[in-house]
Amino acid sequence: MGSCIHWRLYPGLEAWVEGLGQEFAFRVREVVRLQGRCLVLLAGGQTPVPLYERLVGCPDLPWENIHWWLGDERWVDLSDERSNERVVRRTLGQEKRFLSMFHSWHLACDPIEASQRYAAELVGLAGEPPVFDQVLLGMGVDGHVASLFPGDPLLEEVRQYTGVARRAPDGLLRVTVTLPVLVHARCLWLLVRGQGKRKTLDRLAAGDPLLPVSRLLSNRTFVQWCWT
Ligand SMILES: O=C1O[C@H](COP(=O)(O)O)[C@@H](O)[C@H](O)[C@H]1O
Repeated sequence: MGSCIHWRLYPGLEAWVEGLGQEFAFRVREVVRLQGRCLVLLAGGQTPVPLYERLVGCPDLPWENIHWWLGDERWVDLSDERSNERVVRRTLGQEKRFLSMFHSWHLACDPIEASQRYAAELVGLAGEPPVFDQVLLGMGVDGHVASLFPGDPLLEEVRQYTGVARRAPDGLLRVTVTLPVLVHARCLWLLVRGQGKRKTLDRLAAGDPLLPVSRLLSNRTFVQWCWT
């Protein structure tokens, strides 16, 4: 299956944050109006930080009805700067209603157990396979998405919804959702910023099968690509 990419090219960071923030908030409100709740999977990393800061200031987001999850987490203490959860707590967490609806990966001391518990929570709330209404996803220079890195056998996973990633270049263990979760999302936003990722985009356009993002795109029909 090939992907239909809706390219959204923004002239700068401000336009990127504003355009994306408005449309994401609008869609979340619509989902809540129609279904009573919205399930959102957040991206880690630095790219989405300005967007998260923008969303905190959004008065008409129906915070009580949004369940927030995180696509991946570095297996470090929450006090560690490298923790993705620490970043979302520092940004979106300024809104207290976010914290009461946020699902943390830190459910056990052991990453394998934490990953299994996260998957159970996912299935409990989002069904089997879990279906997210909105997925925000970043992309690394090496084309990784969530913590699915080039060459990791976890990329081949088709039955488990989460797993422990062992191929990150920083050597850290990660916990992450797998491709089946990303493939089934109702709406998936790829958030990419900076010329540093231009070459990755060229490799993607050339159909490089080694890029995890290529694997994702070849398995889903529609992606919103938000670039500046
Ligand atoms: O390792 C990670 O990297 C990607 C991209 O991060 P960014 O800082 O370049 O935006 C991110 O999407 C992922 O969640 C994170 O764990």
